Amino acid sequence: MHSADGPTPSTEQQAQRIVGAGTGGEEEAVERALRPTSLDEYVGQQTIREQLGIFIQAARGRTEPLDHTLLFGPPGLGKTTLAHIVANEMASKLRQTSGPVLDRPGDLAAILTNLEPGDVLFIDEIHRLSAVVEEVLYPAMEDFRIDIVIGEGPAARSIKLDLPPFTLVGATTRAGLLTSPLRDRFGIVQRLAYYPVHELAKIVLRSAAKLGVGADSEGANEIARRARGTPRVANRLLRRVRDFAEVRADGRISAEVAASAMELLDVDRNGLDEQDRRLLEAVVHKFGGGPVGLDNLATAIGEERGTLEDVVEPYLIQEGYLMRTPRGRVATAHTYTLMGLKPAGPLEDRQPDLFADHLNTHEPPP
Ligand SMILES: Nc1ncnc2c1ncn2[C@@H]1O[C@H](COP(=O)(O)OP(=O)(O)OP(=O)(O)O)[C@@H](O)[C@H]1O
Ligand SMILES: [Mg+2]
Repeated sequence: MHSADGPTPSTEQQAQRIVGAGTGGEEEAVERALRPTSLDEYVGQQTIREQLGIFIQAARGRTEPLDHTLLFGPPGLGKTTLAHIVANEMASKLRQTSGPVLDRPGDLAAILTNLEPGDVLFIDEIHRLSAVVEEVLYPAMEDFRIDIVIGEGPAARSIKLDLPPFTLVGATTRAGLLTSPLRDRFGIVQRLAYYPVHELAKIVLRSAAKLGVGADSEGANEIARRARGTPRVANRLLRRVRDFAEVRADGRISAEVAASAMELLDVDRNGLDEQDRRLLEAVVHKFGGGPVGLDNLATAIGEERGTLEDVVEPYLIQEGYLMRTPRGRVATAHTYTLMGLKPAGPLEDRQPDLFADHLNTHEPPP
């Protein structure tokens, strides 16, 4: 399960898109400043907030660490933010690392043996842990103990070390890529969903206040509608609209100012950008509406398949512009309407794409 199917899009790649959900380096500092630090401040994700709130309160009542928690969902929805909040609410220290950084079992062992009782260890991109590193994690999660092998060949010996009780918080955009032994060791599993517009508007207003820029609710709404259900995108659009408001208007973000700014940024009314439109146009015009396999589609528009699958498609699927079927990707009636075209014939009448990748639809059905 560790063989990644195609390269994962680099964060830079994602950040080049104004509505891309990834971050660029410099953006991270701004994000930290805008990050809510308590469950109360965290907007939306009602069920998650409620459940985590109860679990945290109960664990604190028993003076035990919180159960290991897995957070999954598309980029920019607030997984890292939640990990920090868990640590805050537990009054614990957060130690942060990520799957690709942990090269060797010893790297993880060093982090684990340095934990203090009650610490929260946050492993981002946990689906990218290598198999050998992952194995160190099993007994650590289950029994707060690690078995490590020291030395090589005949001189090698295995030692067992006890660890302080801690909470592992894992985050992943690809729950489907997690091995089941790993997934099963999480007592709490939370899936983050895209945010509805009214919640994004709340996030925009909150961020605007933090950035010290005036915005009215219609202005916030204009931004929220184009934010692809993603707080990170909402915050980024807000910062660009703020620039526009300062230079071209009186500095306040009204509906009008927001709409003109978006036009200039080439983000359309539905939050779709050039990359989204290219993908949909290819499905419709080059492949007769589909079904078309992901690899063919990637080649046709000159993108990595990993980028399409992780970054471009999820929102298009969520919004009903694209379907993943076992026979390939298919454009919906919604897409045809968007393009001002008449829908193609019924799906049953179309030829399957023989190169469609049946086994590559990782995401569990919503
Ligand atoms: N529920 C929320 N309320 C307010 N702001 C939020 C919320 N969720 C996310 N944000 C904002 O969105 C930004 C991105 O969130 P975060 O970094 O937690 O996403 P992520 O899920 O970890 O993304 P990635 O998968 O790329 O690591 C944060 O800076 C935060 O300010
Ligand atoms: Mg993150």
